[in-house]
Amino acid sequence: MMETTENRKAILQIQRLSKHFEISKGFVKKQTQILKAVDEVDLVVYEGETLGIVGESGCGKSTLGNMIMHLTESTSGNILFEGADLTQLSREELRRKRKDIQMIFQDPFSSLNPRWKVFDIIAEPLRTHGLAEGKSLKEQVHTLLEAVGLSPDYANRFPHQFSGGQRQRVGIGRALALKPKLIVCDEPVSALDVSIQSQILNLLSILQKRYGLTYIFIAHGLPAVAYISDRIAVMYLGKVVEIGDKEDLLNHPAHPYTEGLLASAPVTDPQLRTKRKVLEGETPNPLNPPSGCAFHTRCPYVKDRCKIETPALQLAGSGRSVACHYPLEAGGGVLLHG
Ligand SMILES: Nc1ncnc2c1ncn2[C@@H]1O[C@H](COP(=O)(O)OP(=O)(O)OP(=O)(O)O)[C@@H](O)[C@H]1O
Repeated sequence: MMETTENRKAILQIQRLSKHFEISKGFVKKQTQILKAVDEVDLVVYEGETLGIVGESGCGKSTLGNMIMHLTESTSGNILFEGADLTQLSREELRRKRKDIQMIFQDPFSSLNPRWKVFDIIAEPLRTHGLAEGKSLKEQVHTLLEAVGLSPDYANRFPHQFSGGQRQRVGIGRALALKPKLIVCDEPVSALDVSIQSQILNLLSILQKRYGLTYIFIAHGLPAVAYISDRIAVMYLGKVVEIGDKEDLLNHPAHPYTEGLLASAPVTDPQLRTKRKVLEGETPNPLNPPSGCAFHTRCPYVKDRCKIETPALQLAGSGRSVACHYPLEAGGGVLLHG
């Protein structure tokens, strides 16, 4: 694993990663347009941490997660997991590495056979990799059910017999089966009631400590991300616009988009929140993104330069990077530069 300047071990390094979808338009005269779902994203994930990824629907969060999982092929860029570039590995090498990276979905069973019992759902990864059978398989499934707070008796039930929270526990048990190092959690609590959400978030925290897991936690809402993350990356139209340590970023957003997300999310001091400028307008069409800074059409602090020049993600203090020509000062709402 790579040592970083901050002396934390990077488990995953995403370098200039892009996914461009070709969209066909028109019946008579076919035209192809390019949709930049993820556009030259750089990210580092450190061992043992939870990196939250937040942004409105369509900003590219799931596409990023799917590329890390190799469910979606990247257009360009690199994904280094423990130093090995996942985009360059052979099928067999990838299969072996893939064991170490698992995913938890919003609906854990959408891609599975509804006639499978919970036992088969959790056992399947172990069977596929030839890691257990017979008594040992049964024991491992029971241990996994207990780890996620479910009785081993539930192994013989079907997913439809469970509540949303219990189903997600089964999904987590399945993701843990291969003893992964990194889990990509894609909106794992978005479909659940708030009280159930906190139970699942607590479970994820307990499991992280017990098994030394690293999480990438993707959500469109800030509260869950704010609860579980150590660091947060904010995405807008396929790009990371701000990244930083959780407390620092939530209390002192530097990007006007982060400020806008925070203005409508009950995650920080209410007094601080009222001073923040709320998000106005809709996300632009990703097929025709605004020139310069893609956020400029909604930015309350927009200046001429923002309409022309695309800001790069640059270091803006300890552990903080921001892609804005005029980052906000601590507390939000005040421009650092005139
Ligand atoms: N297979 C695909 N073909 C074409 N466009 C796609 C495809 N998958 C995603 N997109 C587009 O890429 C952009 C990013 O989508 P993505 O699902 O990654 O966003 P997201 O932030 O996860 O949103 P949500 O929270 O709604 O899932 C969107 O504009 C989406 O319409």
